[in-house]
Amino acid sequence: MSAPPLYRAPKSTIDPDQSSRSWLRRALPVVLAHKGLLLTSLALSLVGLLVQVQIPNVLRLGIDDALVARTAGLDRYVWWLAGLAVAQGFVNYLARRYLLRTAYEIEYDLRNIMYAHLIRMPYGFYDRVQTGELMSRSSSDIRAVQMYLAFGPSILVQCLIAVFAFALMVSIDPLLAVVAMATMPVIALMGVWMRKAIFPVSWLIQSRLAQVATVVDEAINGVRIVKAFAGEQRQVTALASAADRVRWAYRRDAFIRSRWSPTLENLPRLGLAMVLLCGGWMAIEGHASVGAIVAFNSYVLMLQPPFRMLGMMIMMGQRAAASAQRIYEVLDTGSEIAERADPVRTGIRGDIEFAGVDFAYPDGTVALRGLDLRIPAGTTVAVVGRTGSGKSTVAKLLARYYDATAGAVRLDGRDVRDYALDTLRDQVGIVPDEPFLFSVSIRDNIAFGRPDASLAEVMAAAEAAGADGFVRALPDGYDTVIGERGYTLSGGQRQRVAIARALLVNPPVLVLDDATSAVDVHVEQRIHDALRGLLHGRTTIIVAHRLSTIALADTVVLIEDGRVAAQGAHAELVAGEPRYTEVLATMQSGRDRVDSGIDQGVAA
Ligand SMILES: Nc1ncnc2c1ncn2[C@@H]1O[C@H](COP(=O)(O)OP(=O)(O)OP(=O)(O)O)[C@@H](O)[C@H]1O
Repeated sequence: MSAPPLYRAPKSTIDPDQSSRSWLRRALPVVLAHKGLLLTSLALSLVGLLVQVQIPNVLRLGIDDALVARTAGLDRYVWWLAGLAVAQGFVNYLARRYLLRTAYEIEYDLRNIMYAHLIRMPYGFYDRVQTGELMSRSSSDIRAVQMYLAFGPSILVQCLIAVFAFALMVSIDPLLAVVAMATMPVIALMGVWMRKAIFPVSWLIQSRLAQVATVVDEAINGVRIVKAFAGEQRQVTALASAADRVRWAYRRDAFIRSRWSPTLENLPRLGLAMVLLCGGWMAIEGHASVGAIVAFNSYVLMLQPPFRMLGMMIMMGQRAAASAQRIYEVLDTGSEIAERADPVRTGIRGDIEFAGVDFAYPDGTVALRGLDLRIPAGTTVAVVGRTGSGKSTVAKLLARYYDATAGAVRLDGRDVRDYALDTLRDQVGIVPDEPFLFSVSIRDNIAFGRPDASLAEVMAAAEAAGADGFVRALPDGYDTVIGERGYTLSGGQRQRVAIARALLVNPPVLVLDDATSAVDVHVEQRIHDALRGLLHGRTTIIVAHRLSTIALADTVVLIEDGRVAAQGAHAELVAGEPRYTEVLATMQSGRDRVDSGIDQGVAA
C-alpha cells in the first residue's frame, strides 16, 4: 500500500465571520503567515532601489567632474557605475527569488484553505453548485488573488523609487525636480479612474471562465452519453458559445486596458520633455549643469518601469478583488451539517429509529413525510417501494448526508446529530448503486476507508463481496490500477469492489442501496451467501429491487410516498398487503426484462 503523502496544513485561515470586511483585510492573515519571506523580499527590493537611484547621481558627477570640469579621472566613475550595476543585479535576483517563494507559499495556503472547506461541505451544497464553477474558483481565481497579494507589495516598493528619485532630484535642483514630477498627480487620478472601469469586466471574465469550465467538465465526464446520443456537435456548439462570451469580456477588458495603460505608462515621458525644456533653458542661463540634466533624464526614465507595473497592478488588483469575492462566496457558505460542541464519539450497537421524520431536499422536493420506522440492532431489513418513494433518502438521513426537516433520526436512542460526524460515518456504511471508484489500484480502492488494512484483510473483504475471482484474473491482480471512475470495470464489478470497500470497514450498520443491481443473479446469490454470514449481528438495511435480495431480510418495510406503508415478514405482507404485492409485481416485471425471470425461483 502506498504511503500517504505528507500534509502541511495552511499556515492561516480566512475567517468566515468577517464577511463585512474588505477582501484585502480578510486575506491579510494569509499574507502575514509568510511575512518573513515577504519582508525579506521587500527589504531586498528596497536595497536594490537605493543602489539604483545612486546611478544617475554618479553619472552626473562623472560628467560634471571628469568631462566638463576635468577635476577628476573618468575611470573612477566608470568603476563605480559598473559596481553599482552588478550590486543592483544581484540584489534584484535575491529579491525576486524570495518574492516568488512568497507567491507560491500564499498560493499553496489559499488552495488548501479552499479545498479543506470544499471537501467538508455537505451533500446539499454539491446538489446546488456546478463542479466546473468550483474548479475555476479553486484554480484561476486563486491564482489571480495570489498574484496580487504577493506581487502587489513588491510593485508598491518599486514605486517608492519615485520618492527616492524625487528626494535626490530636490537635493540637486528643487525647481527642476518639481518640473520632472509634475505629471505624478495626473497619474494618480488616472489610476483611480482605471480601477473603477476595470472591476465589473474582471468579474465578468472570471464568472464566464467558470462557465467554460462547467461546459468542459460536463462534456468530459458525460462523454459516454454525449457519444451515445451523437451529441458531439451540440457540445462543441455549447463550448463555442461559452468561449464567445469569454472572448467578449476579454475584448472589453483589452479595450479598457488599451485606453488607459499607454497613457499611464507614458505620462512620465512627458516629464522628459519638460526637463529638457526647463533644464536646457536653465543650463543656457548658467543655473544648471549638463550633468544635472543628464541625471534628471535618467531619473525620469527610471520612473517608467515601476509606473508601467503600477498600471498592471491596478488591473491585477481589480481582477483579484473579483476573484476574492468569488472565493469568499464559497468559504462563507457554512456547512448546514454542523457538529454540536461536544459530539459523542462512542461506538454503537445499531438500534435505528426514525420518529416522525419529514424531509425535503434543498430544492424543495419533499421526500419523506412523517416517516416512523424502528429497526432493532442486529436485524436485516429490506426496504422496498416504487421508484422515487424515498428509500435512498432514508439511508442518506441515517448517515447524516442531510438532516431531517422535522422529527428525529436516532441511533441507539441518541439523535444522529449528537454524534461526531466521523464517528457516525464510521458506524454507518453505505454502498450506493452507482459507486464511485478512484483511479488507483483495486487494493487501494477497497482499503479507502481503512488505508492501514493488510492485503489479507482486503482479499477477505473482496472474497465476501464476490470480487476476489475477477480481481485475481486482472493483469496485476489487486495492484491493477483502474481507469478513471472505474470505467475499465463492468458495472457489476464496480459494485462488488464498492461492497468490499464497505465490508472492510466492518460498520455495525450497513446500508446496501440497490448495491447489487448490476450483478447477475448467480453472482448476487454468492454475495448473499457470504453476506448472510457477515450480516450476523450487524444491522443491515437493504434497499431492494429484486425478490432475491428481499429474501436476505428478516423483515420488509414498504415505503410509499415518503412514509412507511407496511412492515412485516415477506410472507405476511404477500398474504395481507395488496400494495406490497403490487410493488413486487412492478419490480418483477422490470426485472424479468433484465434477468429473464431467473430470480423468481430464489424468492420462492
Ligand atoms: N439530491 C436531490 N435533490 C432533490 N431531490 C432529490 C434528490 N435526491 C432525490 N430526490 C427526490 O426525492 C424523492 C425520493 O428520492 P429517493 O432517491 O429517496 O427515491 P428512491 O425510492 O430511492 O428511488 P429509486 O428506487 O428510484 O432509487 C424523489 O422524488 C427524488 O426525485
